[in-house]
Amino acid sequence: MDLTFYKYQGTGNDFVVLDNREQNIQLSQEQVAFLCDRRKGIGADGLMLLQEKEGYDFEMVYYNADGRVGSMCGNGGRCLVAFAQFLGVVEDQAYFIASDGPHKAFLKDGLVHLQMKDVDEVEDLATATFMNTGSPHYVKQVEALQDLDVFQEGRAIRYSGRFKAEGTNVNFVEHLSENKLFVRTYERGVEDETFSCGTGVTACALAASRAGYKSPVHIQVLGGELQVSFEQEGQSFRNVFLIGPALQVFKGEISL
Ligand SMILES: N[C@@H](CCC[C@H](N)C(=O)O)C(=O)O
Repeated sequence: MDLTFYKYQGTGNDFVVLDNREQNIQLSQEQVAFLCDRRKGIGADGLMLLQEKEGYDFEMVYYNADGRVGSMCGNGGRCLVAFAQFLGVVEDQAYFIASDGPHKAFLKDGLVHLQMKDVDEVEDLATATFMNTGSPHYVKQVEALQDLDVFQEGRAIRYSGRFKAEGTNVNFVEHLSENKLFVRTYERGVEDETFSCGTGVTACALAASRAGYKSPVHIQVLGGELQVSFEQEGQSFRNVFLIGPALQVFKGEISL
């Protein structure tokens, strides 16, 4: 089978994107892993299908680079909104369904603003915070983040007792001045550090708000800059938006 694909990236979190509005694409776990393989395939942190869904502009189906169905991907969601605009499925606003429920989004000044799910539960662990922003995120505050071995340290936490079975994404965050964070993330399903993780920086921004950070929080990641805006109601976070660029890199064909 010959497959037409698009490659997108959002602050360096990169994705193979497929138009499945005709429902003619069905991929096995091995095929997704092959397409995401950086040496033998196209290379990406994840793969997404854009599909039709009644009541929504489109449906987002997300796979991690290991070929397994992933939970919500914030950067992926932003890229899929840009892809939907490229296809003419939406103009500058979108309403779509993903694995964690419905999402609103809009495009403005070259940035995609993606509404994330409300967060009602933030768990304090001994030396970290844990929450689900569409995907599970462990957030640990550190210093000298540039020098940290994110792969080794992140992997150790991801495979530790409580998280071993289901896995978790692991974020290391350094609090910088002026409402700014520096975040590096070990991603479950990629099983490596990625250049950016949208649900991860969202978790870091919400965790930082408890230390006095105000909306919008600015976040530096290895692949660029993101913002997270939110409203806090007691222990809950509403109207959470992940804001940043989402770009088409190239289009191609590959045989499966
Ligand atoms: N890169 C993503 C997160 C993708 C989901 C994750 N790896 C998982 O299934 O745990 C993002 O931008 O949010």
